[in-house]
Amino acid sequence: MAKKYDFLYKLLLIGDSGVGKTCLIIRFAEDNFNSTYISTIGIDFKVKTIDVDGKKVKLQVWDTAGQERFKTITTAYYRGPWWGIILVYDITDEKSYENIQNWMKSIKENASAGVSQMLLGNKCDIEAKRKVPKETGEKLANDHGIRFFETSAKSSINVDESFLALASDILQRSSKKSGGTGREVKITSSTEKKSSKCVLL
Ligand SMILES: Nc1nc2c(ncn2[C@@H]2O[C@H](COP(=O)(O)OP(=O)(O)OP(=O)(O)O)[C@@H](O)[C@H]2O)c(=O)[nH]1
Repeated sequence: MAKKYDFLYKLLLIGDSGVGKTCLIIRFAEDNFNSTYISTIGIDFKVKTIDVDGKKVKLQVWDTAGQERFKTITTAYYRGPWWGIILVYDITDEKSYENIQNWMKSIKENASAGVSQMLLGNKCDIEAKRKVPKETGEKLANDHGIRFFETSAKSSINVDESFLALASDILQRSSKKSGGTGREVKITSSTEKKSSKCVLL
């Protein structure tokens, strides 16, 4: 039987409780949104296979609990075989932005050095309640040399774009590592969707 993908990249989402990590993953993997808030317990993942410049890239996107009481569990996961870590804050919640510094520190202390990172300012559909200017998020990302997007899981703004941009960075990085050209990649379509859940208590 033919292999269904060329590359498998594991991505991890982290950020404060309630910033929209689960919703971003559901929007990306299932193109769906539910406004009912059920806080994540432990960690779970969804997968989606996307086409990146003719290569089938399977993204396994892991969701972590933002609540402080699950910190020991989620921190333990940083040491996993991640290709990318996505930091998320809520543009209407200043505290969630300030905490990004702590999440970054935690990555530095626990994750492997070469992991690609990306910063997302979520809930950009609620402009009236904005507390964190776009430029502030942009500057933080620039200072750390990582990508930045403002997203909305609810209105489907920049969700696919951000995941695809990260996948494209990782593909370029891995092709450079293996002696490839590191060429510009074009993202065209998405295919496979699947989800799984693994709860740790
Ligand atoms: N307006 C708006 N609401 C959103 C958006 N994304 C998520 N929400 C809402 O924010 C709340 C929290 O979303 P979750 O995705 O569960 O947040 P989380 O970061 O996974 O939270 P934890 O599991 O506790 O870490 C829910 O009520 C969502 O409906 C968005 O883009 N816009």
